[in-house]
Amino acid sequence: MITIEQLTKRRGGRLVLDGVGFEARPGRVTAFLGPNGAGKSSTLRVLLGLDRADGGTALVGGRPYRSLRDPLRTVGSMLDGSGAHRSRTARAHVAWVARSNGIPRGRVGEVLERVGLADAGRRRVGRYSLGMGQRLGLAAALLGEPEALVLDEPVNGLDPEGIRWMRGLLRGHADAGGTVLLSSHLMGEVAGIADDLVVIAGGRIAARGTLDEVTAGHPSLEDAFFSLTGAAGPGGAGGAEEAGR
Ligand SMILES: Nc1ncnc2c1ncn2[C@@H]1O[C@H](COP(=O)(O)OP(=O)(O)OP(=O)(O)O)[C@@H](O)[C@H]1O
Repeated sequence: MITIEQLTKRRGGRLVLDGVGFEARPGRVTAFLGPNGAGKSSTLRVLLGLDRADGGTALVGGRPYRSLRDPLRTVGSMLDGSGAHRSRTARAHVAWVARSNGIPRGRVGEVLERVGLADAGRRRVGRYSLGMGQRLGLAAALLGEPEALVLDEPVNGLDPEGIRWMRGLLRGHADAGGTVLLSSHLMGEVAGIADDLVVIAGGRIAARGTLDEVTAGHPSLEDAFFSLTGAAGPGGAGGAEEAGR
């Protein structure tokens, strides 16, 4: 369970998060959607203890990330791809993450297998495609068998087959009772997977609810996104005012 309440964050005197609040619940895939610069990464960085908020709370399993005793066993995350050094092999990278978090070495092979990198595990990460890097990031996120997964733009760089695979994996995690929170700036990417949507624009929550609730009254998911975020869609600029702020 992820609970975010009244989060505010300033950068360079500018409010980039303005009272952000939402929940991501167990058994559900929650998509955190918004155009570039809307505040998705800023929110996730605070949630994962990488940045401090100026106000509000962001909790995983009822606790701030920094007070978790065993973070990797509570929440697995992927921000900015795998974070692995180019000269390392995938297996060495995952083994290092496991070792530094007290996770048995046997898990390394299991997670590489799980993300389809069993054969490529001995290759250097510098030779990986973008999609392989995403899979590697996910392998590290899965290491501690966490309840929650928090993934920033996880389908970036994946081909259609990779996107399908990622959807299946995240669906499986939620169906097994886990919490999945993923960010995206592309509506189409999440259409087939999200149960719940949280839409952010200009640092404020523009809409949240089930997929049906958020898209009600809009001809399509894409129309809903453009209308709620005020982003310029194929038909021109939408209006953010109806977003129910
Ligand atoms: N290190 C930083 N210093 C100053 N401003 C920043 C910094 N990081 C982000 N911002 C600003 O904060 C705002 C929110 O950025 P954020 O990265 O959270 O958006 P996002 O929704 O994740 O977008 P994207 O899809 O492009 O990653 C933007 O206006 C961005 O320019």
